[in-house]
Amino acid sequence: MSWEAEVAELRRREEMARRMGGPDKIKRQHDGGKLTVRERIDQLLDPGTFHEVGAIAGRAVYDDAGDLSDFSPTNFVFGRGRVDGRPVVVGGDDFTVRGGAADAAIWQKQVMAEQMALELRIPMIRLVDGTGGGGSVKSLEMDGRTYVPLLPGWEHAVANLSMVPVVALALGSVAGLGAARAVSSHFSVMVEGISQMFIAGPPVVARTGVDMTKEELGGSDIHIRAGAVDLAVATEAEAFAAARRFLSYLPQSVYELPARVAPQDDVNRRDETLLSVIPRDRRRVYKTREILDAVLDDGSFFEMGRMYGRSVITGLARLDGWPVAILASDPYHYGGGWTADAAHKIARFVDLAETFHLPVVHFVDIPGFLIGPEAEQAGTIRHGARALAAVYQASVPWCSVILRKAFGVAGAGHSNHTRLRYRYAWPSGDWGSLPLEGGIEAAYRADLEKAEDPAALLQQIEGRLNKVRSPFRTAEAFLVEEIIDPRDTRPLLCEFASLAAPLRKAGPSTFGYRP
Ligand SMILES: CC(=O)SCCNC(=O)CCNC(=O)[C@H](O)C(C)(C)COP(=O)(O)OP(=O)(O)OC[C@H]1O[C@@H](n2cnc3c(N)ncnc32)[C@H](O)[C@@H]1OP(=O)(O)O
Repeated sequence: MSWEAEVAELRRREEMARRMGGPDKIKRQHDGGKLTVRERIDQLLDPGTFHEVGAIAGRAVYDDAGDLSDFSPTNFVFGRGRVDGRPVVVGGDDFTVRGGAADAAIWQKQVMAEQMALELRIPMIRLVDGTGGGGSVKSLEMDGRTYVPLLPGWEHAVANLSMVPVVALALGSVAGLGAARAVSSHFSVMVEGISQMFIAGPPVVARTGVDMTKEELGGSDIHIRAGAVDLAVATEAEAFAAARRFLSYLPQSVYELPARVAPQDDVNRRDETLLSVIPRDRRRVYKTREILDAVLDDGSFFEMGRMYGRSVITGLARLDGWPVAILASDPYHYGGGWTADAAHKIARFVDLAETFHLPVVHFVDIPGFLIGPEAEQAGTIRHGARALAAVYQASVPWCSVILRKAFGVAGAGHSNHTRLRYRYAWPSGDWGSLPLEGGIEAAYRADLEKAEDPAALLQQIEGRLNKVRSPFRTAEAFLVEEIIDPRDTRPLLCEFASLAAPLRKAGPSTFGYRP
């Protein structure tokens, strides 16, 4: 006697599970421009690598003879697979089964997916598409009771943030717990016009007197500007590509180091445009991303969070093949000043670099924190202090390139000066506690008030001080270590990346990622 009958029953049940919510619900999914959870997993992973766990878990109906007559699979599909040959855990909501609602979920599957990533020390990829934990509404009728909310397995989801890379792709309507799962990640993506995210959806919000569509309430444009998610893309395929690309810069877990790829670009490439990219007129702006393209390995810059805290640019890149974290000022927004949003973005990004042992290269043009009533009302200094803490606690190798301004307390966040200052300044460098513009009025206030012609005196003081603000004066006193020809930036940064590589230490960081 063999076990052939049981194996056949297993295959029958697996087949029933693969039907998901049935043809109508699958059609609704496709008509809405969305893939099913199983199609998503197939497209995300290397072909043929998905090993599903708990495939036949669900709600079964038995006939009087005790035989299975109907089966509705649980609406969470998970297992192991490979991305670019490296193992990952992937877990996705099945919207075709009661909209991914909790009443059709077996929560232990989500818990185990997170636990599997944590214990196997491999990245976690969440494909979120569901109504969240709000399924208690239907369970009232189905089970005759509701529950006191708890977040099963949340401890694993949070622990993963300081242990393995976590990517969340919000691929449909994502509410409540689903939204929390989407943003409790290192990198999150939404699909424009197809995915929406909210704490509670339109029917719930309508009870507060606000009548909005899903897109108006929680479209991707809202969340990339609010900093809740990092990227919006046009298609699900682009979301999968973004997840794969993000993971390519990172180690499998904090116990490994980010891997070098075969260098594709000349280390000694000197870009002539760098000599004139910073305008001599300090009030004029320039395009930081062009500088990044000129000095980083060709095509290697992967920006994250572009639409949020826009005075700061954050992203991953490579230098001579080594993965690095890039922090850079963008003078197009608040002159590169640190707003509350920018400070929050910096803190989260530096924590990411610290957690996964990515050396940081900081391209600095910081006039200071944003000043004025708007900044005070936003609690800028509170968020700014958190950003400074992240910079000063980071133990990863750090190199700063001062492109232009470094002023005030925020300017002091250009690097951690308690460690070896690995720092270069371009000849356009300009620094101090307060910029002369406005600073003179504050420091020479009494003199200006007494003067017969305050405007003339102001001009005179300004002329006097402008003569001594040259970066060479600072270099004379060794208060800035090296002023460089901007065209030498790439060779010097590639040298930094290779000197930094052996200094990276695998293992959990004391000051790792904080959600
Ligand atoms: C603890 C927490 O997580 S609180 C979470 C709070 N959750 C919410 O606010 C979500 C409320 N629901 C919604 O806003 C909407 O249903 C959306 C935006 C999620 C989806 O809207 P639509 O795309 O128009 O889909 P629709 O409204 O038809 O719902 C899809 C399915 O989800 C189910 N569903 C939606 N919300 C819930 C809920 N709270 N409880 C149980 N099932 C739900 C629907 O019954 C439907 O099931 P079906 O496929 O079997 O017909």
